Amino acid sequence: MPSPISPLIIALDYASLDAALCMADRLDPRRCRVKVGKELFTRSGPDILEALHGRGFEVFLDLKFHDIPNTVASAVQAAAEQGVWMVNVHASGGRRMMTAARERLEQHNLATRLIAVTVLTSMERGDLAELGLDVEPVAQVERLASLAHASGMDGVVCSAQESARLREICGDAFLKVTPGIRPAFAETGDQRRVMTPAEAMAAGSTHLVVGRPVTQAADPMAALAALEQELAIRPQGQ
Ligand SMILES: O=c1ccn([C@@H]2O[C@H](COP(=O)(O)O)[C@@H](O)[C@H]2O)c(=O)[nH]1
Repeated sequence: MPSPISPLIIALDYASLDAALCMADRLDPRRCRVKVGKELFTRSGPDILEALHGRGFEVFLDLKFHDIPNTVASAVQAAAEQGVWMVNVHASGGRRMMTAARERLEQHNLATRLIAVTVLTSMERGDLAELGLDVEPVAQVERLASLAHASGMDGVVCSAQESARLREICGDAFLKVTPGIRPAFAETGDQRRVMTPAEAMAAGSTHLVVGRPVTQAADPMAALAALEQELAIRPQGQ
C-alpha cells in the first residue's frame, strides 16, 4: 500500500489491543498513519504492530528510548526489525546515544525513520526551570534539535510553535513531528505548547500527531473529517 499523502498521525492511546484495533478499523491507512505509544505497547506488546501492519498502516512506535548508547541502539534495531515506519529516542540522551542508534540502523540496512524528542509539548518554561534549565522552551528545543541534526537523526518531535525556527536552522527535509495539535473545537488538557492543525502546517510542521481530539471525540470520524477539511486534504479516490 502506498504511503498516505496526509501529514496526520493518529495517536492510538488505548488500554487494550482490542480498543486500539476498534479505532484503527474505522481509520483508512490511505488517509493517515497511526502512533503506538507507551500505554498500548506495554499492554499489548508487538502483537499490536503486526495487527496494524496487517491492516496496511504505517506505524510510528513512540517509545522515546532514553538509555546508554548500546541499549538504545539495540532497542531501535528491535523496533525497526518489526517493520515500523518511525521510531524515536530522547535527544537529551546525547550525541553518542543518537549516533549509536543511527549507526545500528545503517549496519543492518534498516530504513525506519529515526527521530529525537526535544522538549515535551506538555512542558513550559516553569517545568524547565524546575529541572535547572533557565531557558525558554524554544531555546532548549533549538539546542536539542541542532544536536539531533548533527547526530544523524531524520528529524525531531517538537511543538508546532518551534517548527518555523527549526525549518530555518535544520532545513525543510528535517522532519518536524508535532504533537500538541489542538483544533479550535478541542480542549488543551495537559498539553501546553499547542497550535491548530492549519497553523502547524503553515509553520512548517511535516507531521501532525493527534490523539484525544479525534479518539475521545463524541464522533471520532467527524472530528477526523473536520481536521482534514481544515488541512484541505481530499481523501484518495474522491
Ligand atoms: O512532546 C510530546 C511527545 C509525544 N507526545 C505524544 O503525542 C500524543 C498526543 O496526544 P493528544 O491526545 O493529542 O494530546 C500522545 O500519545 C503523547 O504521548 C506528546 O503529546 N508530546
